[in-house]
Amino acid sequence: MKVTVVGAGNVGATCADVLAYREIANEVVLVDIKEGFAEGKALDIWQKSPINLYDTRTVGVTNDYSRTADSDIVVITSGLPRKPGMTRDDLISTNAGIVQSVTENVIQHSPNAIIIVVSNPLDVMTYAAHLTAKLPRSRVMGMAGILDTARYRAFLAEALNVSPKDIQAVLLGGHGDTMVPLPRYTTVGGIPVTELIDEETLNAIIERTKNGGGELVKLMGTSAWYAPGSAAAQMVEAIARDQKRIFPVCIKLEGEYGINGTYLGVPVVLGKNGVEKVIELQLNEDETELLRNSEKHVREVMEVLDSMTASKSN
Ligand SMILES: NC(=O)C1=CN([C@@H]2O[C@H](COP(=O)(O)OP(=O)(O)OC[C@H]3O[C@@H](n4cnc5c(N)ncnc54)[C@H](O)[C@@H]3O)[C@@H](O)[C@H]2O)C=CC1
Ligand SMILES: O=C([O-])CC(=O)C(=O)O
Repeated sequence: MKVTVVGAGNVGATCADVLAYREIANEVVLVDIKEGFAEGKALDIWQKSPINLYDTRTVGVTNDYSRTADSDIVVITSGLPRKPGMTRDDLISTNAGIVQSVTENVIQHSPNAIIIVVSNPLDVMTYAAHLTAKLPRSRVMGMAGILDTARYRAFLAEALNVSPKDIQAVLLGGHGDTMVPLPRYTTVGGIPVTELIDEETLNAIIERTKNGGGELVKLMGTSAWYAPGSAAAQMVEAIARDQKRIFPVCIKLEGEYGINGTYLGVPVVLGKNGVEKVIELQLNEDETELLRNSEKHVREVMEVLDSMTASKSN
């Protein structure tokens, strides 16, 4: 199993580190545009192998995609993170070009790879990568739902004073303020969460989850990386080990949930073929309205990308 991680910054290096110390891949190639940066990060992770006891080889390169050839899975984290006061959508003008050129390079050397996009704005960057890669939708997906549900589960674990391991949850929609957490599908050790927590506290946790990325940007002046890098590595693991795990993943919807052509987070089965199944939940009226609202927002940003692409080709 060979995995390439493009972007050796905070998220990319964290993802590469998890892939190495958990021996999810035999080889991890880190790529960055900054001279020597990926080489340094890869060397540092390799030098940790005798301490953390793993065999995964980590290799870093500056923009040399020949070294990524025949990767099974590619994680794209290249691009700017936001700063306080910015929305994820503000990153579109810089990150779209980066994600498209990186995808072109990746596909040229690894035409059979499965691509996991992390760069923001996530849903629209997944669209950008999919347009460029021209692969079936099952092989181009975005990471956000695992991170968003992890935040939700961590906040719930704290409020209920229970282990985060025992909290199961699913979440739909775009990666942003319009995401749709689903209390009806949240359980704690098999018990519906609504039996354990009052409505006001649950609503406050949902609001905090929606602003989870922004909370960290405010605290650190840049966005999060430990949970995002680990979330991307968990998707790689599900595919690499053919685990058939169920995660919320961003994918192009083709009629599911009555939505056609929009890239949104939905629960899927992840295995060796990428997204092996999209799971359709029976939503109630309120949940359907929230999902429509999230779709509308992502659509608008997809249209911004379309007009950027059109003006470039004119
Ligand atoms: N989907 C999600 O849930 C999350 C997404 N993100 C996004 O992930 C991206 C990366 O975030 P960080 O790692 O914190 O940023 P960072 O600034 O630490 O790292 C980004 C790296 O990309 C590199 N890069 C830029 N252009 C490149 C190119 N053309 N080819 C190769 N490398 C290139 C930069 O040199 C830099 O090292 C951001 O867009 C951020 O918004 C971050 C957290 C969660
Ligand atoms: O908030 C950001 O810009 C990064 C991100 O997507 C997250 O941490 O959820």
